[in-house]
Amino acid sequence: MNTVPQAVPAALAPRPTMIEFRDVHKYYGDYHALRGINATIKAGEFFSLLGPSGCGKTTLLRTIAGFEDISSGAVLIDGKHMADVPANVRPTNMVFQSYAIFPHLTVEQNVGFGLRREGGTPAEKARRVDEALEMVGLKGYGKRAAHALSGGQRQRVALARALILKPKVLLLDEPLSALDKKMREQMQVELIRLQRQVGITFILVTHDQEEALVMSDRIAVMFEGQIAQLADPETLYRRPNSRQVANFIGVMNFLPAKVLTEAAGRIGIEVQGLGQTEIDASQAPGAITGGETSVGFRPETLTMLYEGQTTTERETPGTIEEVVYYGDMTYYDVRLDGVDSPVRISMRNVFGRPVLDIGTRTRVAWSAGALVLFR
Ligand SMILES: Nc1ncnc2c1ncn2[C@@H]1O[C@H](COP(=O)(O)OP(=O)(O)OP(=O)(O)O)[C@@H](O)[C@H]1O
Repeated sequence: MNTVPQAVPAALAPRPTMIEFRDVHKYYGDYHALRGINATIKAGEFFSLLGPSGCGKTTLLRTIAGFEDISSGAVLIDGKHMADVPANVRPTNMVFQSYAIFPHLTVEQNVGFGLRREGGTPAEKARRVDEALEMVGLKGYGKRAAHALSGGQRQRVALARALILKPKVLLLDEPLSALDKKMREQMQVELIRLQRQVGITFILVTHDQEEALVMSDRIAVMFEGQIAQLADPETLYRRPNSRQVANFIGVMNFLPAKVLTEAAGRIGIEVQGLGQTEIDASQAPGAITGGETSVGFRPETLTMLYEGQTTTERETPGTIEEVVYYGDMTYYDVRLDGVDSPVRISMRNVFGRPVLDIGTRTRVAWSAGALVLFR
């Protein structure tokens, strides 16, 4: 039987590898800054390096650009070893946190700066500058003095200047951290759109978990020179593989737990306050480390029940200890009966919701499917 071959949608087609880290180590004197990094970043991917200050994410980014030598291991770009390739001939370009643009030049002089050593007629170069400015939403700003721009506009100029050289990989070192919250959120959306439009690999360094979740196809979470988990945003949020990752990304409640049985992909557990329940093996994504076990669950997976309200989920009684109002949402810290510390519950503030005060007795609905087992 003949079958007509189906075209694979572009989004599902396997993407070639753009960057490969092979057991990368970096020492600054005695200090072991990168401790065996293994990862691949695919062509056209929006990839983020996320972690607390000092975890090594900037160092790792700089090894791609060639601004930092590695002590052992290998960095490959597009299949080529980079050991002997100097920074200025690598197919990468970097955008920094402080917009490194020349204030005494115009916008178009800034954007065209990188083209000064390239061939092409002045008209051709002017066309490329216009194209780059349009890409970042600065069409018509070419003649402005760079010093007369807002922070967000300056960062766009820096982006245009990097993109005009058509790098295979754009490296972004906390590019939005100097902007205020509103401008940062706007630029996040613009950067995603820009990345889709130009289709090149973007690698972003950030310590802001929300920024990484919003923007990335995949995220490498780093602690102390190592990648703790590398996954897409939803997996990182729903199935963090350690308490450390869970704590770094959003709010996670933890309760002490014991593993009772394990068979056929199901794990029977006993959780303090919640009692006995059963979870799927996929809800225990981390390695077995032994010792004390705990489960985690996000604040939005719990619901407080009103008087007389019934649920098909499991329910546990408790007392409200704290109420924190956030406008669209309220956090309630509830001490479940038989539990040592309160858990945080987030509830959407729907019109007409009665206010629940500190000290109120309540019932909390939860489901086993929302639990993550750390062990
Ligand atoms: N040139 C250097 N000499 C010595 N130590 C360095 C050097 N550069 C970085 N380090 C150290 O290496 C570690 C990792 O630094 P890195 O800048 O990569 O961290 P980071 O995760 O990017 O942090 P941040 O968000 O604060 O920039 C830090 O402890 C830092 O002090």
